[in-house]
Amino acid sequence: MATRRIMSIGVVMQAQWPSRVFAIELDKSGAFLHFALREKAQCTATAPPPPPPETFTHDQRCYSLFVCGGGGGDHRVQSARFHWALRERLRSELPAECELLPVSSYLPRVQGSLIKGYFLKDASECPLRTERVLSDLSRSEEAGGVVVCSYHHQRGGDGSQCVSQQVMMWPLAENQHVDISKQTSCYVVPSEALDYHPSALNVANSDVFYSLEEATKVLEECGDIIPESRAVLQLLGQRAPSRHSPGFPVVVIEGLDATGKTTLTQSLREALGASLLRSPPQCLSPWRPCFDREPPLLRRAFYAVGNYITAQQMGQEASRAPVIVDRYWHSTAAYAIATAASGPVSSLPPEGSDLYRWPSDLLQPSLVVLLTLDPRERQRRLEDRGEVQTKEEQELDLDRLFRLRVEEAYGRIRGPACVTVDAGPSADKVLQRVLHLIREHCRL
Ligand SMILES: Nc1ncnc2c1ncn2[C@@H]1O[C@H](COP(=O)(O)OP(=O)(O)O)[C@@H](O)[C@H]1O
Ligand SMILES: Nc1ccn([C@@H]2O[C@H](COP(=O)(O)OP(=O)(O)O)[C@@H](O)[C@H]2O)c(=O)n1
Repeated sequence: MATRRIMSIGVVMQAQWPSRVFAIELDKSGAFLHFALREKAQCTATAPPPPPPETFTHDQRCYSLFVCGGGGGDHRVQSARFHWALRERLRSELPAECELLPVSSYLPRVQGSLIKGYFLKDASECPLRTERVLSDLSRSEEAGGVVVCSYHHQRGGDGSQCVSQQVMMWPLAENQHVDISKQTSCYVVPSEALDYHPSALNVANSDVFYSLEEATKVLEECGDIIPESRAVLQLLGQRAPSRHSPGFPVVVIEGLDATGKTTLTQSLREALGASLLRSPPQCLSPWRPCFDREPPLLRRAFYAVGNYITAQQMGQEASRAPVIVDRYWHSTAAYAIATAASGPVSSLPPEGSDLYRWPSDLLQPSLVVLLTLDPRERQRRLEDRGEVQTKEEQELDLDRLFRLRVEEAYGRIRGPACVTVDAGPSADKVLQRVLHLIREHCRL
């Protein structure tokens, strides 16, 4: 029964193939190849086969792999972990000449329709080795199995070229009668791109959670696989999340690593006689490394729940004194959205998107300050802390794009929005500027 339910996601994907768009992420700087499938049966004998998208034009053998349970549903935790682990498994088992690229399949403008997979270009001498790895994978029953398709070049008598997709392996559950024969071979045709990264279609409740209920659901679902998640839920306890407007102001300090959050929050605590909190809260520290190793679905749910625990602490502390908080929901949402996308800032969900909204059940602070810093100064501060590894130029560039996406996402979050402060001046000047903002925005 459970297997059938998982399978239905894969079957839905197949049934929708002609309407789905496939987006191969060619590199991390945001270059995509979009294609769609056209059923061969629908192409008349007179029409020439469609010209193939560029990436298929060379001699390499190409394959796509999709985990069957790759949508939402009851088994999303297993399929997210299987998909996550698959990358390492493929990297270690496939010949070194195989290039592995992320591929997404989605229905344009349909929220939650995205299914993630891998696209494989095999330039090795021995195709059989690759096919053996794929065949072993398709027998794996974890998360409902893996659908594997291969892509073939054809040259017509008139010199025209086309590419067709063929289903190599489609794991079917017992008692399922799905006729895949009609759709085993389709033409690959270029397709229009989305205006933003396709990950935006699945951000809600996979990368960003907009209520405590949605975040705890994920941790409840992984209780058997990751016992640590039970401990996290216990800490959350039975208390309802704090939503009341607290007596004293609650001020959140946000910013990229090494922008000076720790320095500023400690000075603010002293200057205001405030309580200092952080998200994730100290009590979650023992489990943070465990969730940092997990796929985004679980990792983000952990940080989301952390915010609600911090909110409970805020509610209590703010009845006694002002509260300063090192990171909160802005960090959770901005990093999650910026990591789900790749490439330039334009690949983020558009400004004004519902994805930037504040969860309605999460305590809102009185003020959120975003520390920004010139990238070279930030680099210098990281170096002073001994944290900069020697990075290749390309990695530095990707790092720059990521930083830009995080900062832009920070700025797009609404309810409350953040007030930007340049953290370049001396620590004391930054402190004075923020104290001034607090007096301006909050009752003290
Ligand atoms: N305004 C400032 N000017 C110069 N150096 C600073 C300033 N604020 C913080 N630093 C230094 O920069 C480094 C990073 O600061 P830190 O407060 O640890 O950042 P974060 O908590 O945001 O990672 C530390 O070595 C700190 O002493
Ligand atoms: N409230 C928070 C805080 C951190 N995070 C995550 O934690 C990471 C930042 O952690 P970090 O180790 O750089 O932060 P610090 O603890 O050094 O301030 C980001 O990747 C965020 O995804 C979060 O999601 N929500």
